[in-house]
Amino acid sequence: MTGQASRSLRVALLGCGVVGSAVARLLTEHADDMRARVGAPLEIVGIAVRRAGRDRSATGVDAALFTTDADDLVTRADVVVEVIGGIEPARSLILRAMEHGASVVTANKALLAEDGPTLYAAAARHGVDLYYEAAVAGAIPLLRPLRESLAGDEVHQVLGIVNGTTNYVLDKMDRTGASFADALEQAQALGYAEADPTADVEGFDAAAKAAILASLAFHSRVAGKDVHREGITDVTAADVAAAREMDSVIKLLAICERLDGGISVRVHPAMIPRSHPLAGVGDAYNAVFVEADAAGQLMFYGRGAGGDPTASAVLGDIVAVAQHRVAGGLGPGESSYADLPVRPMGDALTRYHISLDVADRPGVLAKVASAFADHGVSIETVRQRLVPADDERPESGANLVVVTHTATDAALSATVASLRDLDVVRDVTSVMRVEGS
Ligand SMILES: NC(=O)c1ccc[n+]([C@@H]2O[C@H](COP(=O)([O-])OP(=O)(O)OC[C@H]3O[C@@H](n4cnc5c(N)ncnc54)[C@H](O)[C@@H]3O)[C@@H](O)[C@H]2O)c1
Ligand SMILES: N[C@@H](CCO)C(=O)O
Ligand code: NA
Repeated sequence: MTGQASRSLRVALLGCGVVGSAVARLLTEHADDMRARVGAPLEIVGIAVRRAGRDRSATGVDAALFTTDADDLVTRADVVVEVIGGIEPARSLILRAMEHGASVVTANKALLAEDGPTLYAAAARHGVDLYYEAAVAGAIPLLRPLRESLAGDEVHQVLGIVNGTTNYVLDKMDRTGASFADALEQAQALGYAEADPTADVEGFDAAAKAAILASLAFHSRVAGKDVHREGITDVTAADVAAAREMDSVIKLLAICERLDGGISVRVHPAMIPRSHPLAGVGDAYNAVFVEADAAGQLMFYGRGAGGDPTASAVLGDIVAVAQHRVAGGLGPGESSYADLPVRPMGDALTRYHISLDVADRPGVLAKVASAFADHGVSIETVRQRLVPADDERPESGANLVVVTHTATDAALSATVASLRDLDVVRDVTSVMRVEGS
């Protein structure tokens, strides 16, 4: 492919939704700069859509370029940009594009987390590039730093907020007292949420991103199904109130870290102190910490969702793979040589914040404390507040808030199960992991 600077590079776009329409518009608006940066003009040869005949004039693209025949389109391009989403037909179209010699740029974390190795293998077989910066943390340059800039270092931990929708929802709930449903509706209207918001609120989107991050950071194969996943649908008003009392906020975190010769990869809500840099990440912003052996701590922050921010990352990838076409050569392929095993969630090291309604009787604290001791869990702080009797509860009681030291998740969750069984515990009102302190 070397020496083709004079001929234009054919770009095919699959999908013209939130991201696709922004890519089409920006490619058109910045055509001259793109040509200068790539060393050849980029020519949009077609945009595959599901339904023909819609008004897509805002993209500035010639209406004749829209087609419903994606199978044909992928055979006549040098660069195929997949922004349909989902597993099929995205996977088949990407594989067909590669078979026909096209490099692929995709924003599809669901597909990469489910079947990334198949895509990498096809890219290697056909001598084409596979780039996907937009798949994790939208506009934020994060995958290229992991894949290239940190390729000589040893990453210990990747920790961050990688789902804009849930961050928007949790932030709105914390700051304005909005209900979960209202905040989610606003996130959808702004184009942050996936078509089916289950993927966002149940943590599937963040888990897919965690799988991609862990694979790159630890040179191993981690699939979405390997990631321990808890979403935000069980985060209650009591949890939010408990976090407030601790001067903390609740965030949905993706955590990838080395653990006992393997790795821990997990997504779950956690309390973090308001003083922690991640606590100040509001709206649909994403932020990711990376800790590496020689580099130390790095932090990446920016827009993780939305049409234009995501399109920015897609365009950067288009320029990269197009430059390779012009100059010859390829970007990095899959690196999974370390083959580190993913440890079960029970082995993960974390801390719990537990809020309990207990009876106000002698010996209650001792029984509660022994439930922790029985599982080898050390208590960091205990706070007790009396709850006077009222119409609903004729007996007075106490609210106990216990924050533990670090222990395995298995020991901590077994402790919570034991607490629920204690006769002196009337209710376990909130259980939340504590990170970042
Ligand atoms: N929206 C974001 O903020 C964001 C951010 C990062 C990554 N992504 C990823 O980008 C991809 C696209 O997301 P989106 O938000 O633009 O979704 P979207 O639902 O707005 O757009 C997808 C488009 O693909 C079209 N489509 C579906 N099947 C098709 C087919 N067979 N042929 C042609 N077109 C077809 C749909 O009609 C729709 O217009 C997904 O993989 C998503 O995970 C989105
Ligand atoms: N739905 C995703 C889009 C970006 O991947 C989010 O809210 O972060
Ligand atoms: Na990114």
